[in-house]
Amino acid sequence: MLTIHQLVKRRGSRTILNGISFQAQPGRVTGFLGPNGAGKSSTLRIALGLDRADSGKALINGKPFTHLRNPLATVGALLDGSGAHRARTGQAHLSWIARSAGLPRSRVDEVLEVVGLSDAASRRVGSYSLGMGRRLGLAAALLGDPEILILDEPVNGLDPEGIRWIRTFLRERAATGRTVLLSSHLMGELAETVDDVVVIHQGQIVADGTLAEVTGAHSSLEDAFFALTTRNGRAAP
Ligand SMILES: Nc1ncnc2c1ncn2[C@@H]1O[C@H](COP(=O)(O)OP(=O)(O)OP(=O)(O)O)[C@@H](O)[C@H]1O
Repeated sequence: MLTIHQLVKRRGSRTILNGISFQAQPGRVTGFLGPNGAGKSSTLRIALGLDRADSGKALINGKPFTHLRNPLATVGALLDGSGAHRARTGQAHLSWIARSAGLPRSRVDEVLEVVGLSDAASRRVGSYSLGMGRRLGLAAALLGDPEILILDEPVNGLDPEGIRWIRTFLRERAATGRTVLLSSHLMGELAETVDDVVVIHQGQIVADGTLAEVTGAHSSLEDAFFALTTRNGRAAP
């Protein structure tokens, strides 16, 4: 379980996270939804120990990320890009991570297979398409077979087949009792994939509930999202 409690983050005089709280539960896919600049990546970076909050807590199974005994087996993350050096092959990139985390070499071939990159494993990352880069990033996140997956905009750069694949993959992950949190600004995709929805806008949580609860009386999650994040039909400043 991922718990965000009263998180506050300031940058200079701006408060970019204004006391936000929510949870991502085991066995469920939680969508973290918000327009550009709402604070999604900032929240995820704090949860993963890559940035510090000014106050509040981000807990993974009750502990801050930096206190986890076995981080790769507890939480896997996909942030911007694949994080791989362009001159390395996909396989070499994953082998390096596996080795430094003390994971068996066999996991590399397993995760390459899971994300559909086995045939491209010995190609240099620089020759990968955007979607292949996302798949490689996901493969790295899966190396430790983590209980919790945190994915920042995972469908960016994926073609329709890739989007369908990741949707099925994340649903299967949740069905085995794992926790999945994914951020997105693509409402249509999110509605097809998630059980729960958290909407962030200008550093504040403006909705939090099941997909049905957040959609409410609106005809779609997209309509609900625009109603929550705009005023008088115009984007809120
Ligand atoms: N390193 C930084 N220095 C200064 N301001 C930052 C920094 N990182 C983020 N911000 C600001 O914090 C706010 C939240 O940004 P964040 O990247 O968390 O939003 P987001 O919801 O992930 O947006 P997007 O969908 O565009 O990725 C934005 O106003 C952004 O400009």
